[in-house]
Amino acid sequence: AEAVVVVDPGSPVVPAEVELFQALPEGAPPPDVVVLAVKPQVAPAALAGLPALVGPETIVISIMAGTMLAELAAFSGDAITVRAMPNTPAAVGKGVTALFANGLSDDARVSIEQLFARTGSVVWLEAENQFDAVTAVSGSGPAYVFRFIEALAAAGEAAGLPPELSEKLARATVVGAAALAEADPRSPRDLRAAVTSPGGTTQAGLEALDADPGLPALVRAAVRAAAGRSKELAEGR
Ligand SMILES: NC(=O)C1=CN([C@@H]2O[C@H](COP(=O)(O)OP(=O)(O)OC[C@H]3O[C@@H](n4cnc5c(N)ncnc54)[C@H](O)[C@@H]3O)[C@@H](O)[C@H]2O)C=CC1
Ligand SMILES: O=C(O)[C@@H]1CCC=N1
Repeated sequence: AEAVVVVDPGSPVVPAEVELFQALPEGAPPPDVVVLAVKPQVAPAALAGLPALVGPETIVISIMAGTMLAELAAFSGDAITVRAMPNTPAAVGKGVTALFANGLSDDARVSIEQLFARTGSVVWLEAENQFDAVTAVSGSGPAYVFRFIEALAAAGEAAGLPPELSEKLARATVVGAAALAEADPRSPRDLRAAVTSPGGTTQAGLEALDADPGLPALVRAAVRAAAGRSKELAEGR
């Protein structure tokens, strides 16, 4: 891009080459791409000036959880409108972004894909209603993994390790397991089996992890709750 500007009345930290505006600039030429990243609840007030700013070639990409394309039309004037659900590992090029739009030209599709490919991998959804589940899995998912690191560190402490050592081990274990899951083509199930010696320590640990209600049931409940909240946001609650 020739220039990247951020519009935020708060005081976000932005790179030196990025210009920061307190409010949408008036009378500026139409931007190529606009990314909407405010909370859905403040969107109506924050984006009131957007239709006047964009042109028919502008691509407006919303990352707002639960805001439907039909609602975005009110904010995006003549622009091409796209919904995206990225996640925070994008900050280190390891994100995954789900995208959806109606009737995009091939050119627009390619430039949107290239934009998000800079932050990690990209998937196109088949239907907009997949966003609730996608948001619950990959949008919120990094927080579940960080929660797991916290829990593993706390459990190590409870088992007698000094806090710093336990956190170091827990963090490095999740980082290492994630890197292995990325590099090794085996399924997560097979990777798990490779750690689990019959009758050994891992098997004992996994049996406790899966005991009632068990990790799969807990994770299912978490995804159901997050997807439910995404639906509520879509209904303006
Ligand atoms: N945090 C995450 O992992 C993800 C968040 N999202 C979506 O991104 C959006 C923002 O979420 P967060 O970054 O977590 O929230 P946040 O609260 O960290 O960021 C919101 C930003 O909007 C700014 N803001 C408030 N009023 C504004 C206005 N009138 N004009 C311009 N900027 C304004 C705030 O100063 C703040 O910097 C939400 O819609 C969320 O659904 C989507 C994918 C992942
Ligand atoms: O918590 C949220 O609502 C946003 C959407 C996905 C991740 N964070």
